[in-house]
Amino acid sequence: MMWHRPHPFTLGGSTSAHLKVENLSAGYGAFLVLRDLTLDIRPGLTVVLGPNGAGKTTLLKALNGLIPRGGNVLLNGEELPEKTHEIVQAGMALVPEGRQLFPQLTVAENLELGGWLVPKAERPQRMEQAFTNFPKLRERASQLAGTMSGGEQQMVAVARAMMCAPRLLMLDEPSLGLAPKMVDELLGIARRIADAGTTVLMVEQNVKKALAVADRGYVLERGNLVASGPAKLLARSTVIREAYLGADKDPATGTTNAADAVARRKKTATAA
Ligand SMILES: Nc1ncnc2c1ncn2[C@@H]1O[C@H](COP(=O)(O)OP(=O)(O)OP(=O)(O)O)[C@@H](O)[C@H]1O
Repeated sequence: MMWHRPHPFTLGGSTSAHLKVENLSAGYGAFLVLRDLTLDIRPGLTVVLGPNGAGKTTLLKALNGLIPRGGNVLLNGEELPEKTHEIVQAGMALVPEGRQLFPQLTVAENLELGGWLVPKAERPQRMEQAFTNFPKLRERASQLAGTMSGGEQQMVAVARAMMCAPRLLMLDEPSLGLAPKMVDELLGIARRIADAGTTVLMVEQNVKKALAVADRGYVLERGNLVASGPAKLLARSTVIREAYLGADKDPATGTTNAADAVARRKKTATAA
């Protein structure tokens, strides 16, 4: 396993989290996307896979208090609060889809905002830690975030979330729109954060690469769990191979278009 490998991340005393999600329901108004979803997110790196519209982002939004949820969510045995700032205080941070940085602010200012819940006296130390963990950002500390490349911006978004030293970090499609080399770098960062003791829950469309760095995975389709297990086994499973890997790879981007793959799989199943 990878945690024997040395890693450059230092996190300032945070402890890993175990998140138990039981019979979770969540959606938008009367439209329930997730019903009775049960997941066990243990220390390490867990990836949630599935086609567009499966409910992956909805899951992260519900766990981050951005939309109401039903069911039980326990963080290290304690019920997760409902409000976002209380969830952050309890030790869970989200890097949302699309990063949502402040483009007119510098890298350093974006990081400072990530530390809004950290006592003022501790912030310089957290900032120093962020720059140690992400040396590329130190060189860019005074650059406006909006002028950075997609991969660099994603790195700022991850570093910003790490400013509050979360016990559990949620990443929503960190590799979206990035060149293959940056995808590898970002997924490598997610792995190192997990190795350094922060539990990572990551939503990804880049199935093959995500399973290569993850410990465990869950596969959602239309809000339902269709497969789960150790990442290595999932990568070899028929469901994953047929729906997401192999011939379904987009030759232009090297990524797997899961939505098309599932649609094709369903067509084939109907035709048979
Ligand atoms: N704000 C919203 N209001 C109403 N419905 C929404 C809203 N956001 C998402 N949905 C719907 O909820 C369902 C699940 O969407 P969600 O974004 O969770 O999927 P996803 O698995 O993250 O897909 P993607 O990879 O496209 O982000 C979809 O049918 C979507 O249209």
